[in-house]
Amino acid sequence: MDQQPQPQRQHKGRPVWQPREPKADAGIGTHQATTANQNSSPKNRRHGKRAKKSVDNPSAAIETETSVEVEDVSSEPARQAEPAASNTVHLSETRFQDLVAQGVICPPTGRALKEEIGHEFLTLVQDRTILEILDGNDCLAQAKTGTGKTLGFLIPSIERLYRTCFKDPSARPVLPHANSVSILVISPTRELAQQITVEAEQLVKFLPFQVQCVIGGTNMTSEARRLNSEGQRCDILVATPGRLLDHLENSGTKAACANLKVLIFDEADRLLEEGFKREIDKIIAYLPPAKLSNRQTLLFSATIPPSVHQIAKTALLPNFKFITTIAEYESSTHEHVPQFHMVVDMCDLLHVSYSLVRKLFSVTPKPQLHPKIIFFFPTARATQLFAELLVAMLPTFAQPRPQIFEIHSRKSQSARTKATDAFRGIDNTVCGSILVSSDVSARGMDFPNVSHVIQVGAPSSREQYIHRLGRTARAGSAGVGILILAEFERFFLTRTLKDLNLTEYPGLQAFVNDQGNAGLVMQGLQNVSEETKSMAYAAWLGFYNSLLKEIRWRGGKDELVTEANRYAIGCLGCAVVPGISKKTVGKMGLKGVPGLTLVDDNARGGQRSMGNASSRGRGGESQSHGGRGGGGSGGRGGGRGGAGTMQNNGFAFAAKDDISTPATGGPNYGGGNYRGGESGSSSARGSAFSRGERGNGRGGRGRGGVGRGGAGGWTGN
Ligand SMILES: Nc1ncnc2c1ncn2[C@@H]1O[C@H](COP(=O)(O)OP(=O)(O)OP(=O)(O)O)[C@@H](O)[C@H]1O
Repeated sequence: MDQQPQPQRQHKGRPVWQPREPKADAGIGTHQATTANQNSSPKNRRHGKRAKKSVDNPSAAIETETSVEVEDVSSEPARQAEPAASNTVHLSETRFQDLVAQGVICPPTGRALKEEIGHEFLTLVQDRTILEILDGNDCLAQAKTGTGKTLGFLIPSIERLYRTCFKDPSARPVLPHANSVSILVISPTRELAQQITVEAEQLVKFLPFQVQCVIGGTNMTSEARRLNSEGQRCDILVATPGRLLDHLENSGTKAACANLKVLIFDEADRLLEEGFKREIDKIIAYLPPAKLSNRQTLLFSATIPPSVHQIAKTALLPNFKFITTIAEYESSTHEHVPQFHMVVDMCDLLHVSYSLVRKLFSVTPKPQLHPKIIFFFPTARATQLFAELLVAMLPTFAQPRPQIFEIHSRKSQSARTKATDAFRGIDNTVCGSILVSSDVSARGMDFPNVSHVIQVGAPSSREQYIHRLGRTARAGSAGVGILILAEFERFFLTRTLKDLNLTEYPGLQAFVNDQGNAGLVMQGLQNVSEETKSMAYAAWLGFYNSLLKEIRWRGGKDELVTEANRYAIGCLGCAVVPGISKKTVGKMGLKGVPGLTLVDDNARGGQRSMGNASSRGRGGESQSHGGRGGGGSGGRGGGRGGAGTMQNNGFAFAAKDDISTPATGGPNYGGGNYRGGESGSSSARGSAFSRGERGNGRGGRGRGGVGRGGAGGWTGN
């Protein structure tokens, strides 16, 4: 077993990044372009549909004069907060075409790399993994975000398949049966699965192999038909865990995987965490045993905490290779990415966030690249609220106004896919853009030219902070990270991220003191529905309830509720503290805590009592108003779909973390494992793995019990 990280190779031929000279005239909104990751690259041409023309809800705009110039709140010091220069430090000196010439990569893949993908040099991680995987070894591979791990596992896996099919170059290839899956890639999120699928399709463009993708939130029956169709091959299957399990159990995919050659876990640490583990264990049980079948297993991630090293020992064959391009003394973040923090009173969070964005957009971009920003929020409802607020405040932005996109688990899959494609396709030379997202976009998503990642509220873990930050500065490009915390979340900075050396954002106090913007935000909040606010309030309670230990409030749950109420009134501008259902309160363990406004459980999902009726009976499919509730099947137990009544036991508890999360059942606050609520299968078979949120309303029989996903409609990610 070779688990010793080998030292990072010195690359001689490539230009090496040098610290940036300070630029006197660049503003904080400037984003330095990189040739490695421009919209015009072959890859991005394929990925990118054109940008969405209009915002989600333009009619919600507040009445205020247009193009208000933002005050220069941060002035000179803020200039330090610009993106640093791009670099090529992640590249090796090996060219893809050298590997083709040496016979390491087959000519059709070489052609795809040249004509479809367009990269010249391998990245360091690719340089290491391709040969190791071709040798047939199981691998645990770690490299920083945005350094090309996807090709690092796809190229050698496809090459291995090629070699088995094209043993004799003069004879016809011997292909597996059309429905046989040779390479299985598991991804924790739907969007990432779709993205990997596109990259795999590009790679096999000149090979007789085909790629299929199965993810939650789409039609299970048509997927099953596609998987079993004689007319469509399935050499490479990319899947999210929940949907994959459904297919293994119900669509004949188990037989299709009988000759599986390579099993890949992308974002392996996430997939092997408690929240997914049961599902992953079941999936593995359906696959042929690695030892007997010669199946190779590959684990990839930018973050591999010690617990995953332990699990890797059981998941991989004993002689597995641990490959890392991160030296022991290095952090997992990119050194060329400035990271800042802003710690403010909770009531200032929204206006500081808004002021920051306006500041970033007020600077004339040089070169002509407008900001492309991703905002991360801890819960789906907080994400929704901020997106609605930004849309309402669009008239306060100068022309060309940014386009706003919103992605989280409470959106339908088609809306999510549309927003993902549109944000990916935004051309920074034309206008700016802001994606407001929950953790569904935290890992793996490759949006070109993201200039700033702004995280509001404590991320669920150090790893999650790193992955979110990794949405900027990809493939050597430039970027900036900003973490905005409420005072009580300071622990995240001082304890969890202690070694990462974030510095205070220049001119922070000016942002805090900007009463003009604070007033504008309060005005904007009047255009955000009470229902959205009340769901954000409940989600806030749920989220911080799960962080009680870390926050160490002296007043415990009493203080939690006091702060939640301050959030509702002082931050969200609610006139009164929103109501919350007794059942929800019970499940959060907050029964009897003073300060809560209890409402009847039958009042349509507690605090969602003002929700519209459209979500009823749809198995929790409603998109934004009324929550997805109405009795989504409720995680495990509860069947799926359901009749749309609140009697359903499947109360959507945790679900912070969009993701295709296994339904581990039971309320989950306080346990730290605060995820779930996504995928859900659309079949009505009532499997123990159905998650509630996206049941299709067919009312499959469930097993009772309390799960997550489904009815709650107020948390989720
Ligand atoms: N050899 C290469 N040369 C230049 N760019 C590359 C190369 N390989 C990959 N890229 C580009 O780098 C970007 C990031 O790649 P990828 O998404 O695979 O990164 P990752 O390491 O998997 O990131 P994450 O940890 O966030 O999942 C993509 O735009 C990809 O096209």
